[in-house]
Amino acid sequence: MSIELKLELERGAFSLDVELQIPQRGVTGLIGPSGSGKTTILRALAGLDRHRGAVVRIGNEVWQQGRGFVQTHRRRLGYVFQEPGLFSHLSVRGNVEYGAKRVAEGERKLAFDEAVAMLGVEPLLERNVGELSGGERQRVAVARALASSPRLLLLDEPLSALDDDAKRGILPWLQKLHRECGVPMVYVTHSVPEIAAMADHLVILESGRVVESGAASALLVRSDLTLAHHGEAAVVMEATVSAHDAAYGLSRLKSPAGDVTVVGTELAVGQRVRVRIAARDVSITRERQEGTSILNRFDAVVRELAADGDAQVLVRLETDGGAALLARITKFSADALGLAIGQRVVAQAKSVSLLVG
Ligand SMILES: Nc1ncnc2c1ncn2[C@@H]1O[C@H](COP(=O)(O)OP(=O)(O)OP(=O)(O)O)[C@@H](O)[C@H]1O
Repeated sequence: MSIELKLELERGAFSLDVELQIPQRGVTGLIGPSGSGKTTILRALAGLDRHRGAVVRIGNEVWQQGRGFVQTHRRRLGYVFQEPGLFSHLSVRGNVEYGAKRVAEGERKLAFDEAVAMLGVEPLLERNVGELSGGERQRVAVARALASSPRLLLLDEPLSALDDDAKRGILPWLQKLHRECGVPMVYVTHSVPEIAAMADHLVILESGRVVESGAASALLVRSDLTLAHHGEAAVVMEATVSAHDAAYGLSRLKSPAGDVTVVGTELAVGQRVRVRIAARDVSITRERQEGTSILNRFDAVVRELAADGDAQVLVRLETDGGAALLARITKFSADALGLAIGQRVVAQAKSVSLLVG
């Protein structure tokens, strides 16, 4: 099942011409520079703007085609904007209840309590909206959207108005949502780390056109796209906690790249998580080195070498487990190692972060 959008429009110097087909599950990240048309696409999906000739379908439901147009309030959407837009005269409870009341009881898929628990807003329920931090407000906004049992959740740069600390605070909640709620989401952002943390599928936009659309894991490592050259470029993969080493406070995980060790033992054995390995944290050696403090090492083959600025090289590796890894190293080191396509090497990851905890 998929979500489809066909949209062509002109607005002065800006023109948009897109034909999208995205999965009706998981998170689709919509990324592109300012003015590339991301919000325009979300608004068309939501039915907030009615563009002539547009087609919007979700699964086997038609939201817009020809003269047919389903009004926004009948599309059963959750929409979360940059600014949370909560009702300031209502408490947190009142705001989330408002979301729940938007849907008839028979159609309610997510109970009020579930929406509240999923975003961890129980302790805030009796507070006034004015007494919340920016991050808390945004969590309440997502809980309110979720309480309306949406068929689709649209998130338009939900973290962009927050400072870095608040962003770090809310991302784990959004990831939990991603894992547990089962509502498809379209997530607009400029941020590569947010995309890496959240998206299963990715649509890259530029000047009103789709540059690429596909699995996030594949697009994040494509050296011909700008994402891989971003300072925060990273690969993200699913992993399962396989064992704890209580004596050293470590957990071992099975990932497509091979076994991974992370600090902390809070995660239950068997739990599925996502791990992120940043390109700048991966170094390359020709052989397995003894006497290193680095715990995570993967046997791999060099698949691609691409210039990354004047002094650096982006190396795409394929581990023996079949997973892609990115390493950003200096040109100097690449030459010193004599790196070539097809060469067997060892990738050492200085740090592996857990995205879902
Ligand atoms: N109501 C409007 N009237 C005229 N032009 C508009 C209107 N809304 C947006 N635009 C123009 O349409 C283009 C796409 O805007 P859109 O908001 O979709 O971009 P965006 O990718 O979401 O940008 P940002 O990341 O800055 O939010 C821009 O050139 C913008 O100036």
